[in-house]
Amino acid sequence: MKPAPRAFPMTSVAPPENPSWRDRLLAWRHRLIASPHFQRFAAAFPPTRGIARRNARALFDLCAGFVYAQVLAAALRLDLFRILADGPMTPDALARRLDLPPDRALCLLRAAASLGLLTALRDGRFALGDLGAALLGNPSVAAMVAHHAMLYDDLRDPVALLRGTAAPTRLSGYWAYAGAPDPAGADEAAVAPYGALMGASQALVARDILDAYPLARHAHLLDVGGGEGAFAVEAARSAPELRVTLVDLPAVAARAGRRFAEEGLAGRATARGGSFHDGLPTGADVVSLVRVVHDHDDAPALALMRSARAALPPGGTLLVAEPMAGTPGAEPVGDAYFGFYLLAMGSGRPRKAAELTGMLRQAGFTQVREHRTRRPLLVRLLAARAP
Ligand SMILES: CC(C)=CCC/C(C)=C/CC/C(C)=C/C=C/C(C)=C/C=C/C=C(C)/C=C/C=C(C)/C=C/C=C(C)/C=C/CC(C)(C)O
Ligand SMILES: C[S@@+](CC[C@H](N)C(=O)[O-])C[C@H]1O[C@@H](n2cnc3c(N)ncnc32)[C@H](O)[C@@H]1O
Repeated sequence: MKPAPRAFPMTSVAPPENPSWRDRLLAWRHRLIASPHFQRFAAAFPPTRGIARRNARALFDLCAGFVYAQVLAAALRLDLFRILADGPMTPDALARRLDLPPDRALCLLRAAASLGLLTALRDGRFALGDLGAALLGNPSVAAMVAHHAMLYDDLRDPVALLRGTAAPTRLSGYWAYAGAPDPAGADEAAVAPYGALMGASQALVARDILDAYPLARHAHLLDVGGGEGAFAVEAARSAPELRVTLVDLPAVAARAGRRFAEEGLAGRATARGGSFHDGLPTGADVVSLVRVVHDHDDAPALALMRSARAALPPGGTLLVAEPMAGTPGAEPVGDAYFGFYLLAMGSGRPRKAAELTGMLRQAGFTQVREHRTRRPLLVRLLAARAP
């Protein structure tokens, strides 16, 4: 009988001719961990039992991540957390509110409780868990979870994506500027969905940036790729004397201009439409690139930093704020999530703070300094001074 094909073909690679003692030690460790015999032994042996269980759980969570994400997606679609915001409920009452058969409702409730989204009370009722309660305060996370349907479609064949042989992705169409030859030509219908998503998710980052780097010390902010103005509005509110100019693609800038007028900021906030690849207006003493640099490959990202340098007066400041690769304690956020997200989008990559610092120096900035943000997994901040 023909053997079944391996789901993950193993390629054998000849070992290096003179491995170092470190490589040999590592190879021995890996052979040991890979051995089912050792795995069984380690799971029973008291000194290694804890490590073995933690590793098994970590590997299981990697296998099951999509399932956990779909439990969250179902709970959000059914509005479960808002329903429970008023207090604990019995499974039967919840089944009626969610319009689910009682056994299916219980399946969801138990799954959500196992993930910390809900708490199963001793009397059989279900209440919000700490994570479910935190979601209530971050409604934009729900929008991101719904948006992930598109990302997961694109990740269906991750190897094709890595090899560049995948069909055009949904995310590259969603982000109308990604790899577009004429991004400035994008119309309102093309930019509105991502503009709204970015605007909503600014709630997760704007205050953290402004708390880490208060803008009251500056006179005029130029927010480059500022989207529909959510960060600019928050910046203007935080510093009542600050003037703000926002640059984005014409269709996006038009939406930002309307937002400034609605917020009563038309007197000190202006939106300018155009491509930032064609240079930046002068006059500001601080330029911000919020969640913009990681969208772009190295050459255009460096060119953008050079344009910011050219637009600033001596002593002016460039702020680069985005999630970064290699963030201690949040490595998978930058390297796995944003790494694959941007791959699916078809442009850019997450960079380490040190890489961005190197690029900023190359672009002519000095004194690059990181300002600590509250939640570095969501956004980190570099401030670079123009000499
Ligand atoms: C009260 C008592 C007694 C004890 C309390 C115990 C305690 C201290 C509990 C802590 C509770 C607490 C304050 C929790 C707070 C939780 C928070 C703030 C959670 C925030 C979660 C944020 C998430 C999950 C954010 C997700 C963001 C995503 C997925 C962003 C995606 C961004 C994308 C895709 C951006 C795309 C832009 C592009 C294209 C890359 O440029
Ligand atoms: C990921 S969004 C970030 C928006 C906003 N800074 C925020 O953090 O919510 C990237 C922004 O860059 C803008 N953008 C992309 N390419 C551009 C270009 N060539 N010229 C001007 N803006 C551009 C997009 O329209 C979008 O608003």
